[in-house]
Amino acid sequence: MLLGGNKTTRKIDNFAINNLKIPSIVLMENAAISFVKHIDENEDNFLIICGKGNNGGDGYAIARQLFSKGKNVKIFCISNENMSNDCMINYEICKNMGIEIFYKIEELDKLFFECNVVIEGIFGTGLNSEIKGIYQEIIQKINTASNNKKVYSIDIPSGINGDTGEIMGISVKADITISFVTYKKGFLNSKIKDFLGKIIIENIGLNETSINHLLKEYYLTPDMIKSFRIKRNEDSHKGDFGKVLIFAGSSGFYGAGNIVAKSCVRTGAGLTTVITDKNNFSLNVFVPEAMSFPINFDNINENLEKLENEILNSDVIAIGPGIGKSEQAFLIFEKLISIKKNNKGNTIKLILDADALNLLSENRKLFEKIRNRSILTPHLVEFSRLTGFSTDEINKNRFEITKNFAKKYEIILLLKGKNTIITNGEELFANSTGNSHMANGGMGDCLTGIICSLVGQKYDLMKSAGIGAYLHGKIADELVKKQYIVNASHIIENISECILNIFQN
Ligand SMILES: NC(=O)C1=CN([C@@H]2O[C@H](COP(=O)(O)OP(=O)(O)OC[C@H]3O[C@@H](n4cnc5c(N)ncnc54)[C@H](OP(=O)(O)O)[C@@H]3O)[C@@H](O)[C@H]2O)[C@@H](O)CC1
Ligand SMILES: Nc1ncnc2c1ncn2[C@@H]1O[C@H](COP(=O)(O)OP(=O)(O)O)[C@@H](O)[C@H]1O
Ligand SMILES: [K+]
Repeated sequence: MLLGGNKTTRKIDNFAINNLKIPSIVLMENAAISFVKHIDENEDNFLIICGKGNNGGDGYAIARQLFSKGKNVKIFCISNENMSNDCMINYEICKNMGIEIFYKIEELDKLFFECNVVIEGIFGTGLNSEIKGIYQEIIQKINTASNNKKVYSIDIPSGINGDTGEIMGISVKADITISFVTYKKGFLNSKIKDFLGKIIIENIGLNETSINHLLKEYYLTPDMIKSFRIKRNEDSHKGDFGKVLIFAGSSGFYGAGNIVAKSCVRTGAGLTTVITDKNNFSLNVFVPEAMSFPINFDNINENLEKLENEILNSDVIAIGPGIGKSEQAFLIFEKLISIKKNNKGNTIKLILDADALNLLSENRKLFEKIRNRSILTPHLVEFSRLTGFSTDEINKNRFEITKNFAKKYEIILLLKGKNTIITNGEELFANSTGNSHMANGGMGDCLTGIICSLVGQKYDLMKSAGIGAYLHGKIADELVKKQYIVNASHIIENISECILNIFQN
């Protein structure tokens, strides 16, 4: 599903009008028809509150549609001065059709009392400043009425900034928001969840393929993930699904390595090898399918030559969870990223997480070695270390900062958290799955294991990160229906079933 904001809405609008030659009034009509599909047939008494822009125009068109179905419809017109063209056209039609239109704010309380459903089209993507005066008063009244009326917002709850989700002074609290064409970036702002209600994205007669060259940002949906699937050939063998090398875990943190390895194995990688301390015997017990490459941490140099063969033999290397920031960890990390091509002549892909990111932050010249082949998976604090931006600055400007960083270093960036963002600097995915019940240690390690496994199975880096984040969160979303806390071990045991559900349903 396309992800957009205020500017992108105008861009799509202009393209549809000027290139596809769809008259704007037709787009408005399509919007109204798709909106009305979601209204409960049993509802009878509607109050539609309209502003003077195209969001108000949608409101008048929706009023006509409901009126033509025989519904009892009243309109509150906030202003009929300086209306947009299409708003004016629909306003005039409503008047000509004899729909009752009210203008005085003193009449509003009675109108609320008489209706069962409020539909508001005050502001959409055109809101451009703080809401004051009569607009503020009307929104306050809608929110008071909403205690016992169903409130539908057209496109965006009036008062929410479509780009940032900021509340511009005051906002309507909707029960249902029916938005057009794109999932608005502002909806990802977790602070406004209660204002959005249920979100539905509707079509206005534009096929996604005819407009998707205009924007490269997506809100991940099950259909998208399914479309990424690479089918397994009947005659394929384990060599076709990737040789994955993992450097994760160290004394006191062996669990991290075990979780990465088990997630990788369960996601379907062909062969998984873990570089681990020669004294760590837990791997074989926890993940018998994985192999180990034992390291003598007391004398790193004795391992580095043999390690070179292991690197040359691998398709993808995941580095970071639980390795610490010791000199030994650094030497192995440096060695692992020093060879770009494997024995087959293919580029060795890298997934860098946790301590690998911290080591990178402190040794920035290493960025040269990871260009064009890496996914970095920081959480907010790790990303703050990598960029020098504060966590507040990142939160306020996630899209721009992640894209600029990915472009600058030519890597795929996956910024973890609510609505994880994945970007290569041009294309961007915002994840739609995941919840706070999965916020506990080991979760990120599990994600690293899933992603490196997908890269091994020849999914490209963006898609591996996208499928991985979606799958990881989706499993947690399913599990919280029957349990309160979701740990990495719970995710691991459900990976395979969830992949089947996503790819085959
Ligand atoms: N392709 C699509 O997706 C389609 C989009 N469509 C619909 O169009 C909507 C966008 O319409 P839009 O551009 O006319 O802007 P809209 O939200 O009505 O607001 C602008 C009006 O509000 C005013 N105003 C702004 N801020 C204000 C404030 N703080 N306080 C007071 N006034 C303020 C502003 O006045 P101005 O500042 O210009 O004087 C202007 O009059 C979109 O959300 C969707 O519903 C559909 O028709 C189908 C096709
Ligand atoms: N509130 C939340 N909503 C959605 N996903 C979340 C939430 N909290 C945590 N997660 C997910 O859980 C994982 C936590 O990763 P991370 O912080 O690296 O954990 P750890 O380092 O302990 O393994 C990330 O994939 C993140 O997106
Ligand atoms: K609105």
